[in-house]
Amino acid sequence: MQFQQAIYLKSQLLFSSQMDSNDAFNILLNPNLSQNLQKFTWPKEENTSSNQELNEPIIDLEGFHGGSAAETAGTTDLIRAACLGHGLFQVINHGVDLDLIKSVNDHVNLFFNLPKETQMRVHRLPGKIWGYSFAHADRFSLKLPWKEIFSCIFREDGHDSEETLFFETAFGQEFEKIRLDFQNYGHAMKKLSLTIMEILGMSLGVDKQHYKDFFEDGSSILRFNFYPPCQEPDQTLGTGPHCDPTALTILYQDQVRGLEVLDDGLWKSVRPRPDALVVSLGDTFSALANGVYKSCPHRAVVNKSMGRISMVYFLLPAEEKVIKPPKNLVSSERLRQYPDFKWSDFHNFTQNHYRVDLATLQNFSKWFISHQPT
Ligand SMILES: C=C1C[C@]23C[C@H]1CC[C@H]2[C@]1(C)CCC[C@@](C)(C(=O)O)[C@H]1[C@@H]3C(=O)O
Ligand SMILES: O=C(O)CCC(=O)C(=O)O
Ligand SMILES: [Fe+2]
Repeated sequence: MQFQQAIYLKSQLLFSSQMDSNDAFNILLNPNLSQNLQKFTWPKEENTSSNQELNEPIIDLEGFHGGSAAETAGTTDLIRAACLGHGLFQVINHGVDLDLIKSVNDHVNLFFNLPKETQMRVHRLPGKIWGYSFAHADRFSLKLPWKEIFSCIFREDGHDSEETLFFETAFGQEFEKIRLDFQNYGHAMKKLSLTIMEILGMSLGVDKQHYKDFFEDGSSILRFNFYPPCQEPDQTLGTGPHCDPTALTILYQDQVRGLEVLDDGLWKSVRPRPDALVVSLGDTFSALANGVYKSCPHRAVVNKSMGRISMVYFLLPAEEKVIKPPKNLVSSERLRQYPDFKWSDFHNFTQNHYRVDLATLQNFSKWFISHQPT
């Protein structure tokens, strides 16, 4: 079956099945569209688009690896300019095998078209990062995102038993090839993220190794988003406005537009490029850069006719690492902007006390400082 056709059939299913329980996953299956949409409705000021395209730099990493000092300086200057602004750029010749990306994208298409019972074998459990979930309907009651999500986490800091077990038992023999491709993709992304950490360090005038070393034992989240077509795309959002709480995000979007960035007060679309990966800064990196670079404010819109897939890699620090900027980014002119904290403090805040939005790091900092023992 053609992918678009499968998506179309699935979206029909979302609106036609009977709802017979309060199961969070049935919310999207509710045939009563107006009642259904109330839960998915976002305020106008949060979902208006500008119809403009973002003018982000496209960075050729071949120049960085093999290039001269002048070429390297050109790359870091372009990245610095983007990171002082909206915090997003695209990379080409990034070293991640394009066939592997395609293969993972195919698996993801297949996964989101599996029968519900199969998907539910890997259902995300409360409080966990990994697994399959639907519109976050088990966590929030309003402003639900119009999406299905499947996430996996890879740890390299020794806290791995539960996740590894999930990954191995959930996929079993049946999906062995998928498991291996996801794993290889996660490794390739981690490698790329460490290269980007080197460039970010250089662009901030910090030792080239500084951030790379910091994240060497860091963990990775692979998150696959599927946005079904929506009958009322202007009322809802696929992913609401937010800055990623994590450090660095590397996103592959299929050829359907949807990712938008807040730039000069306008939501601008990021043009999909088949050969490129989209890189954006998250709150944890902003804290590590003492706020010199801000995290990228973004969201995803949906549309009436096309399903959309995005494959998102998030880099995060190892659980016990203290997040603080290097000395040369702190001075009497630029005092510390955020307290020392650990990823687990920040992550728990987003999951237990708060909903990720455009001011999460500021709100977390205030909350964290006021909850420290005196
Ligand atoms: C640690 C995480 C929390 C979220 C998933 C990862 C990294 C980004 C976060 C998220 C994607 C930002 C947008 C809102 C969110 C609720 C979502 O739409 O999925 C966020 C994730 C989450 O809290 O589960
Ligand atoms: O789907 C997209 O383009 C954006 C997804 C996103 O922002 C996220 O998963 O954090
Ligand atoms: Fe995001």
